[in-house]
Amino acid sequence: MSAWYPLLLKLEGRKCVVFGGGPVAQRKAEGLLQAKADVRLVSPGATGQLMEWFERGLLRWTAREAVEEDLDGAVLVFAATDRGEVNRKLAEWAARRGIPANVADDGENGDFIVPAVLRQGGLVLTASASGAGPALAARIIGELAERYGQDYNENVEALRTIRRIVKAKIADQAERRELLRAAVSDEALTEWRSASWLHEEQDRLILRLRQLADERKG
Ligand SMILES: C[C@@]1(CC(=O)O)C2=NC(=C\c3[nH]c(c(CCC(=O)O)c3CC(=O)O)Cc3[nH]c(c(CC(=O)O)c3CCC(=O)O)/C=C3\N/C(=C\2)[C@@H](CCC(=O)O)[C@]3(C)CC(=O)O)/[C@H]1CCC(=O)O
Ligand SMILES: NC(=O)c1ccc[n+]([C@@H]2O[C@H](COP(=O)([O-])OP(=O)(O)OC[C@H]3O[C@@H](n4cnc5c(N)ncnc54)[C@H](O)[C@@H]3O)[C@@H](O)[C@H]2O)c1
Repeated sequence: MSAWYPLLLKLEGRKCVVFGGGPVAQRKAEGLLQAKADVRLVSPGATGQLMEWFERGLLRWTAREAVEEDLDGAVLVFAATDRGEVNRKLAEWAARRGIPANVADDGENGDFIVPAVLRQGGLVLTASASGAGPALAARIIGELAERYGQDYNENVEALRTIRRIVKAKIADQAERRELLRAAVSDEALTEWRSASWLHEEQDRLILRLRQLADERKG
């Protein structure tokens, strides 16, 4: 089993090519669209959903079988056809060009795998069983979706503001860390949701964070 390294990629506007037009390719394309990538689909056939995204101009679709030139300028390649030999060939072409490839029917033979994902605004939770159990990864994300609901959209935005203020106002690293940790307790998160004063009253915020930090030590 490979020792996979998790990371979040910035793909906005960058060319990502998905080969295949079935449900697996659709899932990969959907994740890429959420990341605002420049999505290119290459496949003779496509699901109704992929066709709809194409018709709405959300992705480009080349309706034929894969050729090597399809990889020109790509930063990521997804080999999601139902033909093992085609997926293998795509991975070879990608390797030759130094482009990381994902191989849908043989994860271990690709450069990266795609985890199950829950997006709640800026909160991005992912789960992976390193290819051993995609269904387990999906189940865990389903459980996390119940725990981390819509509220967390607002939390993440409030935290962005709080972090900016704390970074600007508190020079001492250790104190910063203490305040920013205090800012993410359940009690604090609940409080920020109704704290419309956050932006304007920076001193009040720092004071409140100190209180919360002291309570934690308490
Ligand atoms: C997480 C998710 C993300 C996504 O695809 O976006 C994802 N698979 C999902 C679902 C899923 N896939 C499969 C089932 C049926 C049950 C089962 O077989 O277990 C289900 C469950 C279902 O459909 O509910 C079958 C399957 N999957 C792979 C193979 C081939 C192989 O084993 O190599 C086969 C057998 C095909 C065959 O039968 O031949 C391979 C991969 N699938 C991965 C990701 C990567 C590893 C992820 C990890 O473990 O971290 C990896 C290695 C490559 C990749 O695709 O990146 C998405 C859930 C999204 C969600 O719903 O939230
Ligand atoms: N990674 C995963 O999450 C996962 C999950 C289930 C299955 N799989 C594997 O992924 C494969 C794809 O699954 P699916 O359900 O989307 O399959 P599918 O049969 O629904 O779709 C395959 C697509 O590949 C296209 N295609 C065929 N030859 C092509 C070529 N030469 N160039 C470009 N496109 C080509 C077809 O037009 C079709 O749209 C399956 O065969 C299975 O092995 C992977």
